[in-house]
Amino acid sequence: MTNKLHSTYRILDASANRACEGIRTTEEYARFVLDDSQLATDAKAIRHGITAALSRLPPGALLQARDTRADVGTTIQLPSEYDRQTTNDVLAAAAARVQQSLRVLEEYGKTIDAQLGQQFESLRYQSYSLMQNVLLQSHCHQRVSRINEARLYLLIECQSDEASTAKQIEQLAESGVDVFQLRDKQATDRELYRHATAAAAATERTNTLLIINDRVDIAAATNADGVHLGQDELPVSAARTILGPEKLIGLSTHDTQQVQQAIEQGVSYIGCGPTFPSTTKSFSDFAGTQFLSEAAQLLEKQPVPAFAIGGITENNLTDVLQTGFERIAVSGAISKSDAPNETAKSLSAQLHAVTN
Ligand SMILES: Cc1ncc(COP(=O)(O)OP(=O)(O)O)c(N)n1
Ligand SMILES: Cc1nc(C(=O)O)sc1CCOP(=O)(O)O
Ligand SMILES: [Mg+2]
Repeated sequence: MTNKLHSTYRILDASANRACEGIRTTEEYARFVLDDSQLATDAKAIRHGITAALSRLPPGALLQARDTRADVGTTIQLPSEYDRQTTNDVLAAAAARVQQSLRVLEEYGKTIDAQLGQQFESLRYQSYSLMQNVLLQSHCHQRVSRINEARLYLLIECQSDEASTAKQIEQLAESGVDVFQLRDKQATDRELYRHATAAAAATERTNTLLIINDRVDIAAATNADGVHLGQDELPVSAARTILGPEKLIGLSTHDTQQVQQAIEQGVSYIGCGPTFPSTTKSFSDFAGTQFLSEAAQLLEKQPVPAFAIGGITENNLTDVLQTGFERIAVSGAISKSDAPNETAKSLSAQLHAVTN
């Protein structure tokens, strides 16, 4: 074997190992984090594709060329290699590793034979779409787990400018708000779009969720996590067609029949109310705590995250909690409070005290 060929085999061997490790890491994420057997199978097929491509080389050539002790690269380490806070950091690092190593396999593979290069090129494209699908599913999965874990949901309006809307979110997220809904019936489309864009960046920074009230188009056009619909707005199925599978869809419900229908329509969460007279919106009828108790019973057998809404404050929260609800959506209690951050902290603490 010439020195040049020996070096090329060493590169192919190291890169194939890196690519397979990265794909294996992705495969485990698909299997154990996403519980998605199709994505796990797709990942496995790419790993097998790499082995099949390498079988074009003389048997044992890569193993013979392997010389780990003489590999100067094994001692080069960067601090970023150890910086993995979440399973998503692991996934992002694996995706980068797979794509880089498949590119290396493709380029050096071409020097051995053109078909080998082509096989790796095709595997690189397959890995792009695998990673895209896994990342998409991972976003979706994160949203679903965040709305499940959420306890305090706040309806906000656009502030004087986008930076103020973002600042409000950042401060209140710090104080325990888990989900923000941008609900502004006065704003122009352009204003709503701009504030939603700034709000989405703020919720991303604070690991909270952003839902847009009523406007499926604004939810689709921005990085918002989803939309909240009322009974007279676009049907859930139509909103799903526009938003695709990865965004959340919330629906208002005012009686148990609507709760049952919402569950059957596959909504991501429901709002249940109005519970008490509100300072934000006027109602002629109140579903009250009786409805919350009935809804809580229904949801025990068919769990969907449900937020009690309508006139809920620190003073009547215990009445809500007694119905079995452990999540609330509020507006006035926080927005009209003299000390919004303190109120948010107190509501959040009371809600978490129930579930902990
Ligand atoms: C969480 C949550 N629940 C209920 C509502 C009310 O929605 P809707 O009935 O569409 O009324 P408007 O908010 O559009 O006036 C909500 N916004 N959020
Ligand atoms: C917008 C809205 N929808 C409700 C429903 O029951 O569907 S109650 C409500 C008002 C929520 O604000 P506050 O916390 O200030 O009462
Ligand atoms: Mg509405």
